[in-house]
Formats: sequence, structure tokens, C-alpha cells
Amino acid sequence: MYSVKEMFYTLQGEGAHAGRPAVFCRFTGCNLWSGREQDRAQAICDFCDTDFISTDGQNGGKFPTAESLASTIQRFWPTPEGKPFVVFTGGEPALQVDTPLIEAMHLLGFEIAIETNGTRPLPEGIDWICVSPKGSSEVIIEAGDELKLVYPQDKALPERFKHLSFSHFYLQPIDDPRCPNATQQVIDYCLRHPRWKMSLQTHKIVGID
Ligand SMILES: C[S@@+](CC[C@H](N)C(=O)[O-])C[C@H]1O[C@@H](n2cnc3c(N)ncnc32)[C@H](O)[C@@H]1O
Ligand SMILES: Nc1nc2[nH]cc(C(=O)O)c2c(=O)[nH]1
Ligand code: SF4
Ligand SMILES: [Mg+2]
Repeated sequence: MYSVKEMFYTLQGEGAHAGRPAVFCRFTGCNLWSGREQDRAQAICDFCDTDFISTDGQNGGKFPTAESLASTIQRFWPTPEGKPFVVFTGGEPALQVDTPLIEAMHLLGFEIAIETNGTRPLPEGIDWICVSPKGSSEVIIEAGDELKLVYPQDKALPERFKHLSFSHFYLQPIDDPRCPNATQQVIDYCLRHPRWKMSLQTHKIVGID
């Protein structure tokens, strides 16, 4: 059984695929925060910008099989032309994405991306792996396509991750009222350490999902 908060068709806002049309499938639940505001201050990840509790979002629900979830995702793709693209996110999608779901999406011709905190194993076959480390948590996914670190984080400094095997290294300004100058801090860090690039949350800038 897969538990999905919401699904929608939009442009990927972040990272190397920013601007690319994609179906977003947001799973419920996370291993680094309960999702409840009263638990935020104690959470390993305390700056999350997302509601991932329960299946009450747009097109959310429970899906008993990989095929039923895959065919629902396919319905959001507008045309048979081109390569359809799905982004699995959450919450923490690594808690639910499994081999049957990867195989079902590939059978429908989809390219598959994941946004993960990197603390849980992933099934084989995901086409684009984005790892976004959180605070003091241990990252076990040490290779992938992009490492996208929310910055600044006291307990997750960029130096800890720069040796890992990723094709792209991004710093994404933290969207948090406690840190109003995060974008300038990212600019300054990238200019001093040019292996890092800036990732902006462009969907928030233009006002789309
Ligand atoms: C909501 S998370 C879900 C996927 C996964 N749990 C993770 O953390 O990567 C999706 C993306 O949003 C980023 N993100 C979450 N809260 C943010 C914030 N306040 N400011 C900037 N990026 C944020 C995460 O780092 C991650 O790259
Ligand atoms: N447009 C858009 N792009 C995104 N990239 C990562 C997102 C996420 O919440 O995982 C996200 C999101 O929520 N919306
Ligand atoms: S790990 Fe991801 S989903 Fe979980 S609380 Fe942090 S940003 Fe949100
Ligand atoms: Mg988001």
C-alpha cells in the first residue's frame, strides 16, 4: 500500500532539472520529522517547508498496488509525445518507493527522479537521484546525480559532503524567517567555493506548485 499526500503536474522548481515539466508524487510521512508543528523544534530536520501528513491533498490517497499508483501518475501527463517525467518526493519517498513501483513507471515509459534526505536505502533503477542532507542525520546514499544542500545548516556544513560521488553540488537557500539573508550567504559561499552552484526554489518565485 502506498500513501500519497498529493499529486500534481508542474515544472520542477529546483536543481539541475529546474524548468522541466514533471508529475510530482508526494508521499506521506518522514523519518526526520513527524510533520507536527509542536515537534518541529526537537526534530532532526526542523525547517521543512512541506505538509506531508495524511492523504488529504490534491489527488492524494491510498494506492493498493504499484500499477494503480503508476497509472494514476500517468493520467497527469498531458500528451503521448516526449519522455514523461515523474518526481517522487514527500515527506521521505525512500520510505515507500520500491522496485515494483520503479518497474511499473518504467513500463509506462517514465523517467524517474527522487528527492530524498539520503538516510534510507533506495531501490535500483531510479534515473535521477537528488540527495538533500539534513542536520546531524547520517547520509547513506553517497552517490547520485545531484547533492542539494539547504544552506545554512549548523549541523550540515558543505565540507562534509563535497567528497561524495555526485555530478552536481547545489546549495539551496533555506526558506525560513529565522534566516532572512540565506540567499546572500549562498551567493557568497558559491563564489568562494566554485564546486558549488546555487539552486533557487523557482516555483516559489513564480508562484506555481
Ligand atoms: C520537502 S523535501 C522532501 C524530500 C526529502 N524528504 C528531502 O528532504 O529531500 C523536498 C526538497 O525541499 C527542500 N526543502 C525543504 N524545506 C526547505 C526550506 N525551508 N528551504 C529550502 N528548501 C527546503 C528539501 O531539502 C528537499 O530538497
Ligand atoms: N515546482 C516544484 N518543484 C519542486 N522541487 C522539489 C519539490 C519538493 O517539494 O520536493 C518541489 C515542489 O514542491 N514544487
Ligand atoms: S527530511 Fe524532507 S520531508 Fe522530512 S522534514 Fe526534512 S525536508 Fe521535510
Ligand atoms: Mg517543495
